[in-house]
Amino acid sequence: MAEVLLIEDEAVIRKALQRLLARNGYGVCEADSLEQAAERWQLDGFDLVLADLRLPGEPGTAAIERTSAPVIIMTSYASVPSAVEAMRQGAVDYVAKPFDHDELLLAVERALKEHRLQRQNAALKAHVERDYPVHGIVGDCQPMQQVFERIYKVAPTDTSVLILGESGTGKELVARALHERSERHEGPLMAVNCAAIPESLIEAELFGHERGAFTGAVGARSGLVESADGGTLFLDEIGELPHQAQGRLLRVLQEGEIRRVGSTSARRVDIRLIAATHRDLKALVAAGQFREDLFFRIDVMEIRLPPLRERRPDIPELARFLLQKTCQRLNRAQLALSDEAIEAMQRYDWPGNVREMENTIERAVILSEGATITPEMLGMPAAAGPEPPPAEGGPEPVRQDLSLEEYFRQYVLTYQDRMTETALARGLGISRKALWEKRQRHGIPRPGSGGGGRSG
Ligand SMILES: Nc1ncnc2c1ncn2[C@@H]1O[C@H](COP(=O)(O)OP(=O)(O)OP(=O)(O)O)[C@@H](O)[C@H]1O
Repeated sequence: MAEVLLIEDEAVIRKALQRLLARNGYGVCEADSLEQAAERWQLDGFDLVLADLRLPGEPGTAAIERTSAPVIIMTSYASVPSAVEAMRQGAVDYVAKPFDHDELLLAVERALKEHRLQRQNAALKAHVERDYPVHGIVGDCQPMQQVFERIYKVAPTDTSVLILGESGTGKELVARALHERSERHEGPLMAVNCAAIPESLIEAELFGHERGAFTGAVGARSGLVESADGGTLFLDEIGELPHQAQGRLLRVLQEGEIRRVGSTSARRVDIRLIAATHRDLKALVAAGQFREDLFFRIDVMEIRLPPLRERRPDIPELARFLLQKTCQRLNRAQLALSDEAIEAMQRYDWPGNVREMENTIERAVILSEGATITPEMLGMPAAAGPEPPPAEGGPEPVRQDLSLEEYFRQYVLTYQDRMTETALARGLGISRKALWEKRQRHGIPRPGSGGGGRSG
């Protein structure tokens, strides 16, 4: 039963309200002023406070600060503007006198329901944060604990951060976590992959350009660095930044100023830089390919992400997390990973790291027809499994980083001469019927239907 504190100085109205609420299953405590209520009870101990705006002594709105329960303010018609003011101060609702009983009960019900939901959400959020110390980053092993610790410490500062790690280890995820936990979290996060922009365009893309600054530049345009003003600039693969662009970036970091390509004047920008690379920047400096002064500017704080093969104990948890995420994204019922699948994943070296695992799981989810994902569906050998990859001397196992369609094609073409249709289908984690359909769709007929493969 929800407990309501009713604060109303007019005895007739208070009694009528008390009866109405009690009839509808609420427990009610009454007071004629805030002072009296505070003397008698802990204001925090109620599920809801229903207070008149005009009371002897403090107004009803003063209750808002003294309780974590939702507060509904009651007011007469004449003072609707002050009711609006009450909402601004944090009341969850207001009801105008004289009351319509149904309306009042509806307001009470709604306030209680919303408060319950808020509390549930807060509990859920706390649970998620407890499970994964930094939102959305799974990892319990010692090296990942160190990563989380660094994130906590460095995120709230304005220090430049250099994230190091092989491709697919989660560098962008860490950059996002740093931004979200910084004072700049309400500002933009601009993520730029320096390796993905052609060298001839990168300066203009990053720093903007003036009208006619180079062939093809029709109008003036601001760059990505300017768009990050007030927020965070994440430069992925910073080792790929051409020399001239390195100079411009240094100026932004040193002087807080940006000069567009083709412009003589500078504009002020306020950015925090997070950079990432899978390359050895010190070696690039030694080889004269990366400016030493820029290196020292960005290498203030390092966060090193270990490759997945060095955090094998985290693989089961990570695989389940990615499977759940993928099923949700693809609108599929939740699937499970068999014990053998988990073991196979723990044995594998994951050269493409977490991204490769994510792709492998996504492919298995799309191909799967049952509720459990087996090692074969992941394209991995079970410990003692008879299925591919085949015996020594046979063809190379099919690569894991292919698109779904290409993986199917390669798998079938690689193994169809040495495997029955049943074994092929099992290896792909699909039924024989689905294999036949896919063969039709992808234009890879069974060798038996025109060639000499085995049937099964
Ligand atoms: N510890 C982790 N927990 C959960 N998901 C992860 C984790 N690490 C990486 N991922 C996921 O793996 C994918 C690849 O991560 P991300 O893009 O951050 O890697 P990256 O190191 O920036 O890769 P690249 O260097 O190739 O750009 C993303 O979808 C990311 O959400």
